[in-house]
Amino acid sequence: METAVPPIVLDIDGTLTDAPGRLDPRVFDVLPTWDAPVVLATGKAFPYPVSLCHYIGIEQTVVAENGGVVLAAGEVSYNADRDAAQAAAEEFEARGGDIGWGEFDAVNKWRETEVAVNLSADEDLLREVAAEYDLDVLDTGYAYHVKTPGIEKGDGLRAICETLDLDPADFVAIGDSENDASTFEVAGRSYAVANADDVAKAAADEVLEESYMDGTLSVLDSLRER
Ligand SMILES: O=C(O)COP(=O)(O)O
Ligand SMILES: [Mg+2]
Repeated sequence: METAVPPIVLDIDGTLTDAPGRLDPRVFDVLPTWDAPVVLATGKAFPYPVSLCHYIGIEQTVVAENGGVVLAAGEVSYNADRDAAQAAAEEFEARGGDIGWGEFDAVNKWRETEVAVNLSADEDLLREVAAEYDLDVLDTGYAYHVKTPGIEKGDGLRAICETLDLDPADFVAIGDSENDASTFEVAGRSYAVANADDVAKAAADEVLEESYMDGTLSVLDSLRER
């Protein structure tokens, strides 16, 4: 007899996407039919994972902005505010830095608790300014995130588990970058896809042989076949 699948917590960029960040269409098959809670935990601004859940057709159970915003069972919590990150971003630009998203900045327009900066930006200058404002800079491989220290995706997963009366130790986590290390610590079992950065690989229980959605599906398929 097959055992029930576990709840899962999935990073988006680099884990459910290809290298440039395009969603892998196989998520439309595997996630709506997953017979346990699915949490999307991302660095993306809050509306992105909410819309992704909507269009995939799954419950909106989301950690966004690296833990800054959490949504479960219709309850939303904000665990940081954007003001300090915004001030640092403005200082970065005053010193000649470029946030790098062009005229219309959809990356930050609806971001409530941090500021994300294009990887083309001057990293040394960004880190220097962020440090002056006592902020962290996370490099996800898709953007630099200027954020409040101590607020992480893993905290969001814990909060969701309290809301939904789940045990984080039952969760299987999959991710690709340093912003997933906290999720890996909170979840019971964790996997880094082959394209993951060194921090994620070191934090994961297991590093997968396959990259991106191929890696993610290898875990989900084997969980289904148990
Ligand atoms: O927004 C990013 O920079 C990365 O997003 P992710 O956490 O879903 O990989
Ligand atoms: Mg990622």
